[in-house]
Amino acid sequence: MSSFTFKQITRTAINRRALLALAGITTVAGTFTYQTLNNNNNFNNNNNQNNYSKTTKTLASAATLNAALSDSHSEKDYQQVYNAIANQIREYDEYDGAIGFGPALVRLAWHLSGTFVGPVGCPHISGGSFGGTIRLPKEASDPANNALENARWVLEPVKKQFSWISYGDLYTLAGVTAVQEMGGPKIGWRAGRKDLGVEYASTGKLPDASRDADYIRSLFVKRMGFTERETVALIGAHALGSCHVQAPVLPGATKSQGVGSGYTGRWTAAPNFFTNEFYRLLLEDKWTPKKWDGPFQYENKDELMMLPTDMALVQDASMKKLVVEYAKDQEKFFKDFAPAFKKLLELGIDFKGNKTYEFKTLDEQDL
Ligand code: HEM
Repeated sequence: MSSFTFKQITRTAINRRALLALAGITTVAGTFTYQTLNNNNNFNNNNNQNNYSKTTKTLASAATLNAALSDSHSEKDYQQVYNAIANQIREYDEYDGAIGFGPALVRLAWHLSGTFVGPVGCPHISGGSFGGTIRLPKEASDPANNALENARWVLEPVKKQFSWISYGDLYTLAGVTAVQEMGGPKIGWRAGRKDLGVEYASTGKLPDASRDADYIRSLFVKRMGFTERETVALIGAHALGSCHVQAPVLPGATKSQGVGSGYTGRWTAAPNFFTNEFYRLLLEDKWTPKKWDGPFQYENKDELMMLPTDMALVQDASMKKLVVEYAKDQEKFFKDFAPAFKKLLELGIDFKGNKTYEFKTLDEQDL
């Protein structure tokens, strides 16, 4: 297959292609330097949060969670890995009702990274993408990671081809690749993560979609160290993909191998295009509680969906301002999303001198 066929093209998506050329990336996230980790996953999301604001001020002066390996591979080598991942997305474009694997790869990178726990009132921090621990059964079987075995499945041939790459680097690079191949902004990326064992696996750290804006702040702002702007920009990734009661059927299989989150439906009509549609729909559409025997969620007349945490972004006055800004200005959304996503993929890692790479899409290489 020589070109990526998107099955769902809307006017917005086409306009977005034009805007894409304008969207730049400004990045280089601040380096977190923390004291070396004695991994400790015993923090309760709801405990110790009040102490966090005190400790955030001192984050920059503590030492490192995970120091990246100096890297013997070149930008060209990683572009080859990028291309192999992008080709897997092209190859399996019928997956999940012709959405393809792009959204699942973005979610994989986020779920690997979003387990990060800052030093909430004590020197121990944990989680994040460094150890590639979502590959391990303990972390993979966290119910929050339901259906992500499919995303890992599609990357396994790439890992076989480039056996030198760590899972943490592969899965984060897959998130970057997917965002870019679906028309999103360029995301700067750095190599150097190292696979770690099960003692570093995290569970119970990913968000519960039934909650409100204060809960979102407690995780993203207080626990992971994002600004409110970065938080709202990151959740805009819900323009992509869908929610599943059952995990999508893998290529070549006859039935689903597992369960999904229990929610159902797509957020936007073009779920394999990276756009600001999520914000526009949140503001402009009429959302009502879905009548069904599944978890509480919202739907509109076109059977698109919103989670309670998505709706929280417009129920909270200060987050709503950001939603309005991104709904009006896709270029601004792209500019804010790119460094926020890079920061997410790098939480807790000191990359030392390792360079930030920016990869070409397959289209830019005429592949
Ligand atoms: C409050 C924060 C968040 C909550 C509660 C949340 C919750 C969820 C849920 C319940 C699903 C459906 C999973 C399934 O049934 O297969 C989902 C899918 C997804 N999420 Fe999030 N999410 C959050 C933040 C994020 C962030 C920060 C990103 C990326 C930067 C992201 C990217 C995605 C993507 C791309 C999908 C679609 C996956 C697919 O189609 O397979 N989410 N999320």
